[in-house]
Amino acid sequence: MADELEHEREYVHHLYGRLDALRDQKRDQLERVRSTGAIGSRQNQSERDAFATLYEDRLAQLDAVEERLAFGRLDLDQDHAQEPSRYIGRIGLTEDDQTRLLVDWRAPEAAAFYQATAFDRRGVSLRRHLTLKRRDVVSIEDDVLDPERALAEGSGQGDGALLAALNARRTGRMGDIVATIQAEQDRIIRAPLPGVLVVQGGPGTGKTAVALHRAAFLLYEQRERLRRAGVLVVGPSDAFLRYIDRVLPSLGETGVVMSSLGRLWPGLDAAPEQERHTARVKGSLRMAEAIKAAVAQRQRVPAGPRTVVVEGTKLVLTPQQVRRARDRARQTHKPYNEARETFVKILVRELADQLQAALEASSGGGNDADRSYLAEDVRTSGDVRVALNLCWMPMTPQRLLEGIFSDERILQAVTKGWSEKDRAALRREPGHAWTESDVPLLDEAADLLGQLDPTAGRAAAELEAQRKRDLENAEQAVRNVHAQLSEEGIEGFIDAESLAGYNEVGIGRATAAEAAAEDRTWTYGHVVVDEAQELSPMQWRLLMRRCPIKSFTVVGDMAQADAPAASSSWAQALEPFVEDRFTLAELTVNYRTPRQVVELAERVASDAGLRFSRGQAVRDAELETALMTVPDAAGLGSAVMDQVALSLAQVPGGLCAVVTAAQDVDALRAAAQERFAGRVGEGAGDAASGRDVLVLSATEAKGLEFDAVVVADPGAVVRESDGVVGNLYVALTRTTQRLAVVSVGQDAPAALLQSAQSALSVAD
Ligand SMILES: Nc1ncnc2c1ncn2[C@@H]1O[C@H](COP(=O)(O)OP(=O)(O)OP(=O)(O)O)[C@@H](O)[C@H]1O
Repeated sequence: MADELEHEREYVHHLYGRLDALRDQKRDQLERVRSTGAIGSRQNQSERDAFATLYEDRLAQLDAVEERLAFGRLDLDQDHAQEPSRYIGRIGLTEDDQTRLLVDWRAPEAAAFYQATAFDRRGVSLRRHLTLKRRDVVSIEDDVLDPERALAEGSGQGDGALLAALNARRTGRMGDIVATIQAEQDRIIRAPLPGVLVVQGGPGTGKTAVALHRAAFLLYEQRERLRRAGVLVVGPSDAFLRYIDRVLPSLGETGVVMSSLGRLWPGLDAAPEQERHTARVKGSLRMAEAIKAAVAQRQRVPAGPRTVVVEGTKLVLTPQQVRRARDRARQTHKPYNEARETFVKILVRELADQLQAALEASSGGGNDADRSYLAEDVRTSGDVRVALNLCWMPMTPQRLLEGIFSDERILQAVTKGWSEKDRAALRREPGHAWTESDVPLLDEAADLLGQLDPTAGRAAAELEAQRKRDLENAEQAVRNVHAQLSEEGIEGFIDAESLAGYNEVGIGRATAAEAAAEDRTWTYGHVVVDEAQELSPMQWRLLMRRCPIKSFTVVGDMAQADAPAASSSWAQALEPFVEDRFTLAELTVNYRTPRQVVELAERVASDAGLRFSRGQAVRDAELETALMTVPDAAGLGSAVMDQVALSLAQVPGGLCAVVTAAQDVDALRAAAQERFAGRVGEGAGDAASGRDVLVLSATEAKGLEFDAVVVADPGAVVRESDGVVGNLYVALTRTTQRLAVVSVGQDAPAALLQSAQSALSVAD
């Protein structure tokens, strides 16, 4: 075995040597391209930019794969391949003469590394896991799949690499799992692209990990199409996105747009909705109807004729004229503000006709005033503008919603048939900050209203025309570049679209991703939604607009849903958009939580009547779960902090989170600060800077994990969720090592936990 280790060391050393050489090469090439300066035709500049972009991309990718460059080796049966061993790593590497050194984990040739089993060997006789520390191989672990070889070498299956990854201390940032993807996960990661794929699985089954690796896989496999349109990853909160934001870059993918639900309206950072009932009402599909009604309500036909004065001449606007113009404008089927242009054009023309007739009559006929001057006089008349605005007001999404929320007349008109309680949930003062549940409403309104300013429309059209010219230019440049690159033997991809964007912006890099993040109307090639069980119907509508071809990877766990407007099943959530045309995949193994904790959480869930997906834990707990009760809330803080101290001692170097009801977060954080001072951190924590004590609500803890968790006052967690135990189930399943629960008094959740634990210990 020592010889084998030495052999792998040398091989991996050689791989890093090749990586360094490629980096040097790209740096030199980039330097040379940059030093040519901005000279030559637009075409020449495009070519130069294309090379620079490509070299930069490649260099960034080569830099991103420094850690654990290679992690696996496959030995194949002789009849399956000419190559005796195939090394698997983060990227593909070849020698100058094209000899393959390392296979990208996403390539079809790497699939067997994740899929091969003793029953279905796929031509693999041995799978070897390489563990690296910096650039050195420190250990190897073999799965010998060929029975003859197993007999000869006396070795079988090993889960060492997986268990080592699962037992490692958490850092506050999610890492990639590329070296240890399991077969059921791999099948989902590599599933074909079209349509909606839903991945349902209990806590810790790797849904987030799988979703992100799938995004990386799709970007590799469908590079051309997806680089152009972009991939959007949506998560519940900024803290969650920060937790996962290193995964894709570590897989060499940086061009993905990541957004929390509160940021899906460009430029807005919306606060969470505090009132559960308001969130429920705003998330329901009835809001789409109310917004539609509010838009229609902004078009009015006056009751009688209205006189307007243009340049001293009286003109008359009749209800019939307005109705006719409105009907013709509506027939364009354009959004409200854009159809308004047609409405205005028709009436300006008609009023200009009247003006011309009046001028002709007053001057005794034969007035030669230029027709276009008259139209301009009408268009710029304050009187006319007011009269037309009263009939069809130009409107922004913000003003439309403000109208609904704070103008009682509008509110009543658009919520006919609603209960007073639901209507009251919408009322608020003008100027109130936008909340997360307003975001899909703004988006819905924007969709119906369209572009506000007609000149903005024209400017956009001009910009689009220029963009098209740049694109043609860039396409030619890319063709030239690719021809030269293939001679140089360089792998990589630059698309004309992002190159054209590069020209347009001039500074920095305008990738499709950057452009997409700032543009509400951008349509993505694929959308990944995490913690998707929380989405309201209105949020689903927004996301569907972002990807009209409906190419989605949706991951979540219905049992963990707590958002007031969440759907109760995937079928219910997706039916309005794709009916039953979605594929459901399930993950069944819990990689995070020790068996004893999984059993306790599942017992609590089932005793409380929650429907959940069973997860099979891969590890046993090494530490006992502590359940305790304090008589009243006054004793909660110190009991919880004692448990935190115990956890930090029992799981040295680990992160410990207190998970509680939102209402108790501030008080418990203050208690933590008193006891642990500078160690108290934010979000998922940051082990590197010693911020290893966190205090979070169950909602904030969703999707995160910690080495130890202290659930404080489970009763309050359940009460805050209107008696549903979904959030308690989330809180109980955040730990990788140790769980403690401190209840206040003998409430129902405390009793539930105690009876679950005693039932389990009896069964033991
Ligand atoms: N194949 C694997 N190899 C190593 N670690 C894994 C593997 N699969 C999952 N994990 C780890 O298990 C933990 C849980 O994964 P993840 O957060 O993706 O689960 P989840 O299903 O999204 O959980 P939840 O529903 O609770 O949010 C993570 O630390 C992840 O890295």
